[in-house]
Amino acid sequence: MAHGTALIYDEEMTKYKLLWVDPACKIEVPERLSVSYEALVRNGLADRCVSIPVREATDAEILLVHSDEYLEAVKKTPYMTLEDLKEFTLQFGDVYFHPNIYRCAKLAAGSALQLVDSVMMERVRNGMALVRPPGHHSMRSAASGFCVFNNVAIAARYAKQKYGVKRVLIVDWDIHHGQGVQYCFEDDPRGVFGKGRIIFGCLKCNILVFVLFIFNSVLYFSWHRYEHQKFWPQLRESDYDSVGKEKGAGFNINLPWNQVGMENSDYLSVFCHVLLPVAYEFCPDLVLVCAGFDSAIGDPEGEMCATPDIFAHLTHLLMNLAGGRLCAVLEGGYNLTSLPQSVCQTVQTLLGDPLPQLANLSGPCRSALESLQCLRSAQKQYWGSLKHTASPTAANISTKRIRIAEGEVEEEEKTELGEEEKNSEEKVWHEPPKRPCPPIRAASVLPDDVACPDGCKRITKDIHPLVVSRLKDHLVQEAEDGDALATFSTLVSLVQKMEKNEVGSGLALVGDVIKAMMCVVQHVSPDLNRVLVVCVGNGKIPSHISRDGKVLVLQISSDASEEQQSKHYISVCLQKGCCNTSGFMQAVLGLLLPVGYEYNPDLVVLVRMPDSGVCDVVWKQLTGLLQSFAKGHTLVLMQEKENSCVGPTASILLGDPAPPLETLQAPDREDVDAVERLRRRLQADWKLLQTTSEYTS
Ligand SMILES: CC(O)(O)CCCCCNCCCN
Ligand SMILES: [Zn+2]
Repeated sequence: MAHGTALIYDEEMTKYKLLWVDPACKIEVPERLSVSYEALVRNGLADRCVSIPVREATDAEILLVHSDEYLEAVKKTPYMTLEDLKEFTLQFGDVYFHPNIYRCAKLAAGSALQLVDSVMMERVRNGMALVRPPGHHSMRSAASGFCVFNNVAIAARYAKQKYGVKRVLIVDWDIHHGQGVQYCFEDDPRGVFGKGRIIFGCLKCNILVFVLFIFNSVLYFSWHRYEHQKFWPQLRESDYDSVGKEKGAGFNINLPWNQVGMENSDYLSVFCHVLLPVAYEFCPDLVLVCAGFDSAIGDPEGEMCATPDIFAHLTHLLMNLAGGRLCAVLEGGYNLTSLPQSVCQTVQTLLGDPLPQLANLSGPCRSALESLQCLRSAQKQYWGSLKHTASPTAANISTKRIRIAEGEVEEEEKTELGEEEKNSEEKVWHEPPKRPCPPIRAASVLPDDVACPDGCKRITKDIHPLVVSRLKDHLVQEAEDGDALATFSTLVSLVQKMEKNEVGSGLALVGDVIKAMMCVVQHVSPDLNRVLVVCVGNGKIPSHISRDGKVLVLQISSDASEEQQSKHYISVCLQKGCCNTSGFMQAVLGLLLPVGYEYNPDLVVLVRMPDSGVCDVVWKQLTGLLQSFAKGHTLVLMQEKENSCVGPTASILLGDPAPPLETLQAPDREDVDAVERLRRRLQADWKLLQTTSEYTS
């Protein structure tokens, strides 16, 4: 298991800048890179990373994406006069050249390749490259949008060629559409078989099983400010209906933001309801991130309102893919305050530090819901997890681009205001909270004969008289069982240690998981406002514990709970319970994550019911994803006889990435329907469950 986070930076890449007046390019300044690196140093993050040297990309590597004539032309720029440079620049859009930009562009591309090497050779687990010039707009024979060589596209091709990586996921959270990446891969021959889609018609049960054999492919996901094609680069092919061509269909995913002001809730709902379900189904071997931070609040380009700590969560949600192999390469980001904060949030998560809690999330706004729904329905024929998406009715989808094209709506002037006209009100936001690592990362409460996993700290059982007396009131029959009492009071003191951040997370083998959970829930201190209880497997959970909203119970099992479902008592009934991986993951990504984010608990209790049937990799994925909440304070309760689960659970709580699931097949129809029904019913209470706009008031 690879450990460590690479950081690639060299000040040489600050040594070029705009040499003439050009309002479109003046925001792309060298300080973007230096303030980001200095913030990492100041916050003690740079020292914790493995420093990997930069190198220049070779011609051959650049030619993986760009044409020979383009490379030859760029090679001439170091020797050009100022006038020649201006002349040369004119053939491209919103980009500038400089005598040193060719060298820096080779270093930027080379940095991305160094990052791929470090991760693929397992010198590190993941990493970030702080580079200039950015890359995702540059095309085969053209520079564009401050970009000269397409750093991430070159890295994807390089990974496939040198390491035989079959499936690469590129996530582009920069606020501009990386059209250069889209062009590069949309007609990418998908390997020998292309995306072989083999359909087994099983006549007798009359169910078509779409089995996607995915070969050698690059899946590109980008969200971007679009405003119905009014925002740069104003391309028709940046809209949600560009899904990739022929065999590449389904491998290009565009989420257009048709309004500014998008917030954390909008970003998370797109991750939960589109990107993550598709990414898990795709099952990449490597994740590359076009890490642009102009999607953060305060940025003059994006004009969005998502706060820097959102990138801690976006990064974490991707770290459970591809066995944690994640390479983040800087693209945009022009606010010299939110950019370094966002870079620090990203690197701190790559290092495995606890995540910040995201406060007062609500639902996605109407415009985001429209984009979300359009995208899901445009992609549903390619992805099993989206197969049962409701198709947008004309009524509730006002894709203004279409109406503008059909002349219904008069052309509005370009939305992009000049720098001076931009709404002058300065955005303000809180500095992201500190994310201190607790002295004990993971603690365990185990029977004496069960070994404590490496890295875990065993909490010896002790009996607190105060706790015991209170326990006795509730658990009469245990009163006589000294051992149970000792275990329960030890669990309560463990949770108290979590509240004080002395302990990160805990795991315990107990005689009765439900009783243990009840005891913990009833004895958490009053200043723990909300407890999320996730129960995996069948078994009766007393519903009265969730009455006052202080506890939210979400159970995934195979027995339909006759219990009245309520806002805080959610029971997901799956055909095959926890055995069917894709059904289970659909419930986790489409229900548990959104509800968990909105509920924003201070403690998570993960209960593995006896004979849950959940398989190891899914259990580890779930445990990893639950670290998103409560600053990572998760208490895992398992039945005494399940000793074999202790090691795997501990490895995740200690920060190891969950192993990748296999490429997921489409979930069973019944499971999708069950999750969809439940989502529809609960979205009135939990707005982050919404995926269609007809429900917004
Ligand atoms: C890497 C990147 O995506 O951030 C580059 C963005 C280029 C924007 C070009 N238009 C700028 C107009 C200035 N108001
Ligand atoms: Zn950008």
